[in-house]
Amino acid sequence: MTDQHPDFKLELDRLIFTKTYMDHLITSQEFGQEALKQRQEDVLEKLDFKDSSLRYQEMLTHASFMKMSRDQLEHLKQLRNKPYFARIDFHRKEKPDQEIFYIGKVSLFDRETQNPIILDWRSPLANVYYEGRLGDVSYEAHEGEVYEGSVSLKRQYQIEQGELQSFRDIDMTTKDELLQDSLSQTSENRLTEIVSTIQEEQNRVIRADLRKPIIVQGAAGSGKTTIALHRISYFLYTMREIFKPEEMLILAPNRLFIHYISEVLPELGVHKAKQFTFIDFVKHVTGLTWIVVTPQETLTDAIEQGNEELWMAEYKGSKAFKEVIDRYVQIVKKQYEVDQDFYLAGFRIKSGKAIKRLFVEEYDYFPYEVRVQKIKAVLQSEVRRKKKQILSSLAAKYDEELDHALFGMKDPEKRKVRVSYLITRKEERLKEVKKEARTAVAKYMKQYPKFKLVQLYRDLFTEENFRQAALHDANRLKPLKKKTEEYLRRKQLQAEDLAPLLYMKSYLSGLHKDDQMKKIVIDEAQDYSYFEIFSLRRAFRTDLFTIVGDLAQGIYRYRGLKDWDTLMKDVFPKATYLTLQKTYRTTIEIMDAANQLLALMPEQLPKAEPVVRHGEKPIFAPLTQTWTKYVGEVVQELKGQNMASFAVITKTWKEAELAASTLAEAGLPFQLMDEEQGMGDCMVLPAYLAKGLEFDVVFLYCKEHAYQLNEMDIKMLYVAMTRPLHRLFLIGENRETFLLSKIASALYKEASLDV
Ligand SMILES: Nc1ncnc2c1ncn2[C@@H]1O[C@H](COP(=O)(O)OP(=O)(O)OP(=O)(O)O)[C@@H](O)[C@H]1O
Repeated sequence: MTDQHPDFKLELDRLIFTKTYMDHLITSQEFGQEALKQRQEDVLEKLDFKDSSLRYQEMLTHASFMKMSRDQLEHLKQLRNKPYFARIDFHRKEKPDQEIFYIGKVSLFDRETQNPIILDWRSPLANVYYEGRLGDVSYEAHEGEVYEGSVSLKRQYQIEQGELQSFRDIDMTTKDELLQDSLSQTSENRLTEIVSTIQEEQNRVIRADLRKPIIVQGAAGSGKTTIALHRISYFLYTMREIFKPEEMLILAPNRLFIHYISEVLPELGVHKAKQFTFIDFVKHVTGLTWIVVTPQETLTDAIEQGNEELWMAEYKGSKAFKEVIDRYVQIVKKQYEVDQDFYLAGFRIKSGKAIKRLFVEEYDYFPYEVRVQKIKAVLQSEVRRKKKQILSSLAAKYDEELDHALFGMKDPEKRKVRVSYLITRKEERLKEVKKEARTAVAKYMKQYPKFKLVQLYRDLFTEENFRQAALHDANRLKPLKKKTEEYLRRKQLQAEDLAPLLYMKSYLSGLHKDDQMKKIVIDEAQDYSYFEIFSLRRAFRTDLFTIVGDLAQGIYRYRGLKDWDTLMKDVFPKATYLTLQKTYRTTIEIMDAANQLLALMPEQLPKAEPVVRHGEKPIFAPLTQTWTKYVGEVVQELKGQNMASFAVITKTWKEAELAASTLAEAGLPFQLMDEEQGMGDCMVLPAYLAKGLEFDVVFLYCKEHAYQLNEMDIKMLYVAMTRPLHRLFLIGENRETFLLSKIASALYKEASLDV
């Protein structure tokens, strides 16, 4: 028992002190230092640790606090109930004594001594806690300096509502009980922060070189989403001087997923990061309002009625199509290569050659329209500079002619006419030049084309352009050209048209500065096409990408990534590549069954290793008329075991609708998923929308659209089977509906729905 532990009193005092310190801080922020002083004595009177630690008392008495922002204050208030979750006893080599550090979600420093009362989990020293070793360790400080030392104790705390429940020491042999506890809890329909139980391989991903892109292949439930969000939090902490949260972009697979992650973001201090789906993001930056046919819709069509157009979507996401667009943007670029000399009042201000060189070479880094603006600015400044010269040389020319007339012409009549003509002409001419100076640049700039993005894309599909851009593929791609033209005529786009649009925009105008993100996280990256990722990289012109995904869950294989190598070779040659093999979401029993599907996939991915948590085997139940009754009873029973979230997952949207209406008729509170509404407790949804989500209990339901032995279906089934935290039920016509002949019969049980 913790309360008999020799350190119990010490730990209790420490917690009380920390909370009191935080209360002081909160009071000083809310009511000012004066109010704090008045309360001080009163509080000190009542403190438990008064006798045991004079130091605590002193620290409180002398504490003076800096002003905090409203956000910081709110955060502090939330953290008061759980100020820290771990402690390390660390002896740094060059220091005389060992020091004790308490690790929490944010740091708290004693202003007088600069000693940390709580050490931020993202601080360099806290890395020592996550690296999983007692004894000699080293860590790298922000400045790159490496410190050596030794860790003699790692202690984890369970603190609820500000009360110390228990604590335990960890070493290499003991299991991480805090992790076990945390995993056996039921889901509240959302992701939580896991700072207290981050595992070593996950820590490596979070702290991998922040200046390099990172690609993570992680098994289902290995914490990819969670870890990617923690990496942003770590990034913002470490680079807080340079980057702002608003400059971070999280690209999520669907809007439901954005709802799902939204609650964990404030806890990690990254709620100001922008969150979009790829489609919404491209629509946002291009201002497009057209209807976009999503990959889900294309996939649904393919599943439900067979879709011969999949190859077109695939092509549009491919490297080959990127190259078509590359050629096309060169054709477009040609139209910007204006090479007319620029004149003012008959004087050549800048040669056409020089102007073209500005566009082609000097401003090569910028998008075309920006180059044009820059050329405009150059011409304007040249005009400003040269106008005076021109005016004075013109004036001089007329003055000279006047002199000639005045002093060289003998006939007074003729001289008078000539002089008067020259004076008027001089005035007129100077006026003309001044006027021309005001309009010359604008007139010259008219030679540059003005393109509307979608129109430009449309023009790609004109005979001539398409032939020039698609080269030898032009004939083969005729059906693609025809289909796309049909879509465009209807003011519709396929999701696969967005990458070329974003890519072209990056050449044409670039992104608006408010959309210029500095760090990008892509979740479920396996579903992105080559061209989508390439276009993002081109549009942001940064290498700071965190890309997480699982090829085993690549259900949009027709368009998505087939391996990570191509990405590393072509898009992110400097990327760090890491894998996450352990899975935390589900039980050993469920993962063992799901793992058998991995063997059927072409990628030859290693099996996911579930962390030790046992549960019931998956249950197969043959579908009968009474299946809803069965579901109702199971839900009832499992709710009694504190399970809170339930999902019926189908293969298709149609089947989800069918299941939802049958469940509703049976009076069960299951709701058909709605992307805008967010998550409910009991949901019905197709597998492709369940990606990334998790539920305590999952029923796979399959009536008409059985899973087939093809790659897409196997992956879809794998996604569906890896959603539950605790229990999995498979309800279908027969075992083959779920490809169970491919799963060892010892790994699942069979139930009868009629009992
Ligand atoms: N170190 C950890 N401590 C506690 N819980 C963890 C840890 N790592 C992951 N989890 C939990 O495991 C579950 C799966 O995490 P997450 O959804 O991030 O995985 P994922 O790899 O994105 O999964 P998928 O690819 O299947 O969608 C979540 O409930 C998460 O909170």
